[in-house]
Order: sequence, then C-alpha cells, then structure tokens
Amino acid sequence: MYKVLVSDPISDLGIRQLSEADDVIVDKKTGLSEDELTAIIGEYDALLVRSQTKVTAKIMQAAARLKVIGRAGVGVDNIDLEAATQRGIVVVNAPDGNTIATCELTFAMLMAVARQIPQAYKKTVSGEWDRKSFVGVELRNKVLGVIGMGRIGSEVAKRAKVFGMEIVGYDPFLTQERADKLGVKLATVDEIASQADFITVHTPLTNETRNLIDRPQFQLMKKGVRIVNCARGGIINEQALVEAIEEGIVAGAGFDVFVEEPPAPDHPLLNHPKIVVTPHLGASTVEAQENVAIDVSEEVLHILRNEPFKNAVNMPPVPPIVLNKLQPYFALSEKLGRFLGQMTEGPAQEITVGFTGELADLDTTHLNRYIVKGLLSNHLGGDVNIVNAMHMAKLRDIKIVVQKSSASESFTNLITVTLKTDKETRTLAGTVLEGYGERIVKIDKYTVDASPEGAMLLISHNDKPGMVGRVGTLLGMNDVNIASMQVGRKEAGGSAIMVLAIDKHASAEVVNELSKLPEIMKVKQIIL
Ligand SMILES: NC(=O)C1=CN([C@@H]2O[C@H](COP(=O)(O)OP(=O)(O)OC[C@H]3O[C@@H](n4cnc5c(N)ncnc54)[C@H](O)[C@@H]3O)[C@@H](O)[C@H]2O)C=CC1
Ligand SMILES: O=C(O)CCC(=O)C(=O)O
Repeated sequence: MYKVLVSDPISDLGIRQLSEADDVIVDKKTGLSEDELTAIIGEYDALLVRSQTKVTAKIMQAAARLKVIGRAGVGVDNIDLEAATQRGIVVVNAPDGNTIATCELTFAMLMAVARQIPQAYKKTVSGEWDRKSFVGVELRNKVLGVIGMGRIGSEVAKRAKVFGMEIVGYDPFLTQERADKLGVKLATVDEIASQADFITVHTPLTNETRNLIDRPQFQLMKKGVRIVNCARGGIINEQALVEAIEEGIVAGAGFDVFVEEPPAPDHPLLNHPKIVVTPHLGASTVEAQENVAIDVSEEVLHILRNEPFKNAVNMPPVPPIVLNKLQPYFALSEKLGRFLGQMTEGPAQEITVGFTGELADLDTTHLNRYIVKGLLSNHLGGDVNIVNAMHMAKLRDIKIVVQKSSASESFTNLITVTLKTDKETRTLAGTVLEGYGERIVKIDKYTVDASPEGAMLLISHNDKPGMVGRVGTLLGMNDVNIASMQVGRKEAGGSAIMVLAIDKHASAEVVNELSKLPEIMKVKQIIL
C-alpha cells in the first residue's frame, strides 16, 4: 500500500483517483507546522501540496519513503527543489489546470484597476453616492505590456486582443514566429516600461525575475500607467511601486501575490487607495482546483506505480510521443549500467553512452539517467534513482559523455556504454529485439547474444577445447543449473568470453573455484 499525505486543502473530487485506488491510502492533515510535518512524513510515499505547505530540506531529511511531491498548481517555490533532487524525490506539478483561472483573475484585476471597482464599491456600500471620484479608463486602444509569455501570459494576450488592446511582450523564449501568431510586438522589459499603459507580469519568481520591475523601470513609465501582478510577489518591487504611485507615475495597481504571504496588516500595499489586493486567488476557481488536483493525482499515481510521467519539475521534460519510444529501453539501459558496473573493476571516472539508430534522433536524457542509475546502484542501492542519478554522478566526479550516430549497424537501435575506471575501460552494448526482448549483443570486442536477467556469470578464458564442459561440470557439481550459455570469441584459439545465465546465485566459493580452472582468466558474477 502507498501512503499519500495531503497537507493543503485540495479538491476532494480532484483527488478521487487517488482516494479510490486499491493500492493507496490517503491521509488529509492540513495546517501542519514544519515540525509537525517532519514528525510524520517518514510514513508517507507521496506528499500533495498547494502553496501553503513549505516543503523544506528538513522535512525531506525525515522523509525516508517519500518518492514524490505533487504540487496542485504551477509554482513550486514552496518546495526546496535542490533538496528533493538530491534525495531522489520527484517533484511534479499541474501546470495546465489553472492557466485560465489565473488569466481571468488578471483580467478582473485589469478591469478593477481601470474602473476602481473595489474602491467604488466600498464607498457605495458605506452610503456615499460618489460618481466624480471614479472616472476610469478604457482598455480599448491602450498598450498592454505582458512580461512572461508562457501559458498564462499568452492567454492574457489573446483576450487583450479582443478588448482592442495593442500588446507588447517579452519572454526570453518568445520567438518572432510565435509573437506574430499571437499578434504581440516583441520588446524588452525597458521598452515595455516606456510604452505600456497597462503592464502585467506572468513569470515565475527566479533570481532573474526578482525585482524585474524596480525603480529604474518605474522611472521609464508613462504617467498614469496601471500595473498588475498575479504571478509572484517580488517580481515587482513592492516599495518601489508605492513610491511610483506617490510620484504620480502609477495610477493604480492590482496585486494577488506578495513577497510575504499573508502580508503583515501594516503592509504598504494593503489599504492603499490605489491598490486592489486579493489573497493569492489566481488559481482559486472550482474548475482550476479540480483540474490541478486531477492532473497531479494522476502523476503521483504514475510515479508510485513506476509508470511513465510527464510533469516532473526536477527532471527534464520529455514529450509523451518521445517517452513512448524510449520506454522499451528504460529497463535495458538500467541493466546495461548494472552489468557494466559489476564487470568493471575500479572506481568509475567516465561513462560514454552511444546511441545508434532511431534512438540517436531522440532526446535520450532519460535513458542516460537509467544507465547511470544502474551503474551507481551497484554501490548505492536504493539511494540512487533517475531523479538524482546525474547529481550522484557529479558528486563523485564521474564524467558523462553522450555520443549519437543515426548510422545503425545491424540493429534498429543500439545502446553502447563504455566505462572508464582508474583500472580499465570496458564496453557493453545492448538492444531490444522485437519479439525477443532485451539483449546484450556485445561485451568489449566480443559479439554475444545474451538475455540480461537474474544471475549471470561472465568468464574470460582462452579459447581451448573442453572449456564449456569444465565450467558446466563444476557448476553442476555445485548444484548451479545453467539456463543458457553464450561464447564469444574473435578468432579460434585466441581469447574468448562465456556468458552464462544461471538459475540461482553461485556462491563466492564456486566463483573462486571457477576462476582457478585452467585457461580461465577472470570470473565475474553479475546480479541484475
Ligand atoms: N496567482 C496565482 O494563483 C497563480 C500564479 N501563477 C504564477 O504564474 C507564473 C506563470 O505561470 P504559467 O504561465 O503557467 O507558467 P509558464 O512556465 O507557462 O510561463 C512562464 C514564462 O515566464 C517566462 N520567463 C522566465 N523568466 C523570464 C524573464 N526574466 N522575463 C520574462 N519572461 C520570463 C518563461 O520563459 C515562461 O514562458 C507561475 O510561475 C506562477 O508563479 C500561476 C498560477 C496561479
Ligand atoms: O494553489 C494555489 O492556489 C496557488 C496557485 C499558484 O500560485 C500556482 O499554481 O503557482
């Protein structure tokens, strides 16, 4: 049974897939402090959060079983990603489910700021009929600056067009082609600052976007500009905004997010007559909450059940179509790593991974991770997984080189892995044969055809008559049954190798006796 802890309020309907799964127990415990969460996290395989729970390194340190942290939303700034990656915990989010909700809140803010609806409401319900103070501005024919043109920014741009606005946008990944499609004029942040009548930000909070709009940008702005932040507190410098309002540059602002959440009661953005505030409500619609909970539950289940998943934040994204093509090679890649790690002596220095055939045209990042995981797991066991494999290799100064060539040899796809240690350099190649499954087809210079499974013996010997018999007799005498046997040699009478699949592990004594047989140079038992 997998145990899942839901530590923030998340839609019950959305997590139904988890709560109704036969292999999952869901516990809901919200409002826990860091210490309370640290005390219980050790029991759980998965943690589901929104933005309230801060998943710190301390919590993860105590999370011995935790495989996945699911964020029901986009931003993962409440999760220590570095710590999760180091501990091999996958962090998944639900990036699509709240796009429209946040985009629509952005429009609600733009309109509320343009027409001062909250301020007018407040006065009206207090009994004053004040029509003079609330003459607003129209969106039509105004320039809207959109900083961050990802999912939300692009939806904002589309809707702004319908309002008759002209849009200038900035995003480091926005191509001219996509900008043209969206009807957005490309501009720098400073150009947006100087041209826009309304500005809205839709980036994550990163070192680069912190204070993206600060005093210098406010100084470039037109008098009467209105500004909205429904992304993250800190992208627009809060103090600089208040000053820009006082200087008469900014006519109004709408903020859903704050540097500190909740902001202190005396925070300068609260109770300011020109600033409309909401308590981080971007994603707070029934639809969005259901969507993100469904999406993240699905991903968490995939991860718990070792099935392919797509929205990992601490692993490179791979499109599903590519993932489907790579999937048959996951187990082979891991076995190649495990096999090579066991047959090679000395601490790893460099791993060279070669892909030929169709694989060479794909993003093979995941396969590299499985290979490195397999290799390191010989010594690190369950501490290494595909999330932290590269990190673990880096910590050990192991260099990883990837080579690709679409020129295929005799196989549709071939994965060749070479491991260099301070003692030797060994090579292993494998493929997946349709209808026959995983195959090791090359060990160093020898061509073989072995199914990488269970316990195996790799024997280097001289190619002399009677070798197969000698090995078979000794194993038989020790009650070790041979399931299959392959001999590889370059030329008759030269050096050769034997690869045997055996039904049960051979004891260290048997391996030792084998290695003492005449003409045998080396025997390695490989456990896959
Ligand atoms: N108020 C709320 O409740 C919600 C807030 N958000 C916030 O909105 C942000 C955007 O969400 P999505 O559009 O779904 O994410 P996204 O990942 O689709 O888009 C973010 C865009 O920001 C761009 N970007 C990164 N650095 C930039 C920079 N220095 N200058 C300009 N653009 C930059 C990226 O290239 C990307 O295209 C999230 O990161 C999250 O912080 C998201 C959902 C709800
Ligand atoms: O869960 C929430 O309401 C916050 C949503 C959010 O900020 C996000 O998805 O990045």
